[in-house]
Amino acid sequence: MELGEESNQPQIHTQKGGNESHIESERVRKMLMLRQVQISSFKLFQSPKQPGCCSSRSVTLPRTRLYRNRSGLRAMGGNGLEKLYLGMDFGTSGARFTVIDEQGVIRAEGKREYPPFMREESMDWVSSWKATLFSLLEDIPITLPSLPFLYNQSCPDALPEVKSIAPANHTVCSGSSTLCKLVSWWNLKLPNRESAVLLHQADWLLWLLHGRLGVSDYNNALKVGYDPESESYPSWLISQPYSQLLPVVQAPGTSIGNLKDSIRRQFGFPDDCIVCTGTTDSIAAFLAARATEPGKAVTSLGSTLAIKLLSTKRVDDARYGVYSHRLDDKWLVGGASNTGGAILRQLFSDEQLERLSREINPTVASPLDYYPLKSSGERFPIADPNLAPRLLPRPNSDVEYLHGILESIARIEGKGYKLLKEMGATEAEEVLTAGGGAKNDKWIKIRERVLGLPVSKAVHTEASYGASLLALKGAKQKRGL
Ligand SMILES: Nc1ncnc2c1ncn2[C@@H]1O[C@H](COP(=O)(O)OP(=O)(O)O)[C@@H](O)[C@H]1O
Ligand SMILES: O=C(CO)[C@H](O)[C@H](O)COP(=O)(O)O
Repeated sequence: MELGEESNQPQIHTQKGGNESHIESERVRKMLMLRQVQISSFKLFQSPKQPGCCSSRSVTLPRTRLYRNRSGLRAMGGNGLEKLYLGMDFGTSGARFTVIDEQGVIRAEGKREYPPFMREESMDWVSSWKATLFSLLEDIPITLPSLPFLYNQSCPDALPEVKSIAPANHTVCSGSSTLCKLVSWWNLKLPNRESAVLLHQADWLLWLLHGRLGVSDYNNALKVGYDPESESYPSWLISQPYSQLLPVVQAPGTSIGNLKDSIRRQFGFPDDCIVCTGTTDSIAAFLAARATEPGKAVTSLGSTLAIKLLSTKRVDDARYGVYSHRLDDKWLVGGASNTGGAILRQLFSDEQLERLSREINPTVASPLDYYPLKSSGERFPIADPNLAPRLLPRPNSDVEYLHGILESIARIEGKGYKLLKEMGATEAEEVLTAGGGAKNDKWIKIRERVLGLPVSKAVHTEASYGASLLALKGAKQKRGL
């Protein structure tokens, strides 16, 4: 079998059983605290034998970089990507695969024993061969030669080009937008760039679970230019040479497919376990808070500070890092600042944060005026990739210092909500809080004073709870409920 066509995309083998229970895998949240954009083709790479794997599995790969992309199975060589060939042998006790190059040199091989599927009293060979075929395909390990871009990374080099194609002040017109990252990468003119796929971090993680490459959700896809209102990519984007790299977009919480067989078996998930599209972390936190009325807002105080206000009106302006995500028939307006818990963690341990916070008097305004950032660059409410952190002067008292920082972060949050109001969004009435900073009662009191709004901790402060709600939605939809 020559490996050169679409057909060698990873296959999903699903065994339907009588088990009606559903465990829907949900949006996988953040990895290494970073939201990334993965732009890549498939990569098969040399990996050591995995001693921890079941004994029936044996895969050995020589030190060659193999790539499986949209146009086939290839190996990276001096002349770019070279074509490879796969053969399989289904013997008596098990099956083997061998991958060779044009010269017949073995580039990868592996073996699987047949799983003992039984039907009544006898061996179900048909199911066993089928399962083995797909297991072998999975054994040709794939990883992505990824060029990950972090959520707060800026690609100002691409900004002039993006501004020249997009409407004025569109969400993509910011150096940290996904589209700027894509254009910046595209302009590197790497070999085979046409066969790459753009994936957001959540898309990539979910792909590892379901195996369908190039699926996203309309929240993650907003900053690459997807229009959630018309549920399509705009024509100014579709006409670009890199548009073929864009993922297919679904509503958050839509079933993508079944959990991969091998993963299902390894972790004991049921046969009918499905994987659903996800969303962004701060939207998941909003969902977790179960706020449903316009005017309700959720501030996520994690490593960063993200605000989400439910509004009947959509507002967007890249000059201030303001954008609107679709939430069913309403809008989640807001933005994400680079200030937040990351700088607190750099300066204080969590234990110190708790201890020092206890001594703060939240009814008194701190005169200290900082712009707490871990490094230069801000997205919202000021969009400036060069904005410098301001954390001086540092008073002798750590309590005063922390008070000044918490107060300064609250001022940035307040400025954000004020900006949304000025731009015509539904006025904020109440702010719920999610993330690691939500546990700080003194900070909540400081924020209440600074924002002039009721502020409280959400009942569910973990974004993963919101992602579970999306899994529930997707499962219900799949069952036609
Ligand atoms: N008592 C506290 N007061 C304020 N911030 C806190 C407190 N305890 C932890 N944090 C902050 O919470 C952050 C972690 O929150 P989390 O929601 O887990 O973040 P992430 O965005 O990384 O998922 C840390 O950066 C830490 O500084
Ligand atoms: O700051 C962030 C990482 O923690 C995210 O970039 C932020 O939450 C973006 O998500 P959204 O598009 O929903 O604002």
